[in-house]
Amino acid sequence: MLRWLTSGESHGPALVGILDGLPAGVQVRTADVQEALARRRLGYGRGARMKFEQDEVRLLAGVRHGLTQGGPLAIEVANTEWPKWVEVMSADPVEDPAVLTRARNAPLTRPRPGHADLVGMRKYGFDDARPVLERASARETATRVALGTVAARFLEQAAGVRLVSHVVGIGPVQVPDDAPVPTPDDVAALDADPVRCFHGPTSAAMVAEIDACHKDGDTLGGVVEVLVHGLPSGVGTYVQADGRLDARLAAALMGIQAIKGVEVGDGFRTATRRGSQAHDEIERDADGRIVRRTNRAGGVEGGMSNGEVVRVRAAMKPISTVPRALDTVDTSTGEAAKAQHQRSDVCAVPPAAVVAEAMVALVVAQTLLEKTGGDSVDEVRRNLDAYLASVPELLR
Ligand SMILES: Cc1cc2nc3c(=O)[nH]c(=O)nc-3n(C[C@H](O)[C@H](O)[C@H](O)COP(=O)(O)O)c2cc1C
Ligand SMILES: C=C(O[C@@H]1CC(C(=O)O)=C[C@@H](OP(=O)(O)O)[C@H]1O)C(=O)O
Repeated sequence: MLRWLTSGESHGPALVGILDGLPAGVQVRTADVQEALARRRLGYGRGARMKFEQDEVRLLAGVRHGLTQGGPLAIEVANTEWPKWVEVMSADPVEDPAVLTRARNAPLTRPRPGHADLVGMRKYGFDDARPVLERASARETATRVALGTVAARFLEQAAGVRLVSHVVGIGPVQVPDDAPVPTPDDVAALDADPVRCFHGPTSAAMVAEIDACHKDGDTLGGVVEVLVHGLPSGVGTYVQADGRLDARLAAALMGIQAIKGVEVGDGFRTATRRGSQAHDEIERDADGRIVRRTNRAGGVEGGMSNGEVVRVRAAMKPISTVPRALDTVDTSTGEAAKAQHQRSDVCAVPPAAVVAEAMVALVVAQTLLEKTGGDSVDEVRRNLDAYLASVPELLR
């Protein structure tokens, strides 16, 4: 089974991701991971850290001479800023008391609404929100993107599956329903757009909205979409809830910091339609292949891929560290206070699209491998070809 774990704090020396269960023979290089992490650092509205963070990548284990070896992969993403945090984040006790009184080390006792701060302090017994925010921070998503890059390489090499992600909403500004939809060939154009939006006029309006929000000392959320091209029919299952492709995609997307809603295909809009307008009618195309007239389902029926483009959306809440600080209580005095403020993003929807794409790649790779099995890329491909060849002519 393909599984993954991450470790690391936002201001620790490094983050580490582990990906276990990946077949041997996936071609991957350090530069592939660096490129994906550079894409995650993009986006109008990001804070100061993204201007200098280098995301220094090391493939620590599981890859040799550019090929995965079948063992667990370990990827390190080092935090460029570590030298400034050596004492605050020291693993060993800090013995010089002078160090502990410096500003950076002062306990954080004004928990920020919308963050894990308050509940994390209660739950883990801290009188300081520092350890909570260090791990709850979305800095951790750098590791997920690193792991997702390897999963995406596997999908492309073993099955010709390719992904793309883009931004379809920032605050109230939405891409119109009839706007062109990007394909995996449009990644360069998306990278070049300040907000990873494929529709020029909407992109300009999004940038203006971020500027207005920044000026007001406020923050924004939005909606991202991930598309998966080339996924064969029959990945996932209806036989148990936890094997459903849609359930896994939803869980993986909801597991991203600040994601508060997930939609598969037309999702919530489907609930407003009559059945005759909600489903994707089946017909034969000119080549005699079974196709759908529409793709409202987003490529998943009965918890399985149906051969159409898989399409999922995730809604991100506005950044919780609001510059015009929100009301809170100082937990060291019990008095009303304004929430802690530190440097922060105004809008992180563009990087959230890249993170969502990585999570979708991991889930699709995991679910595909359950269908095909295989210890090497070649074996996965052979098994997939054999399955596809076994589908009766009248069902193709
Ligand atoms: C890519 C990305 C970047 C983020 N950057 C920030 C940030 O700079 N400041 C902030 O307050 N929250 C940021 N967040 C969101 C917080 O980490 C998140 O709101 C917080 O963990 C609580 O959300 P939750 O209740 O969903 O866990 C970011 C989220 C993502 C996905
Ligand atoms: C570091 C990243 O995002 C961080 C996510 C984040 C949060 O609270 O989630 C808060 C900020 O951290 P810092 O206080 O160190 O500037 C962001 O910069 C990143 O995406 O790599």
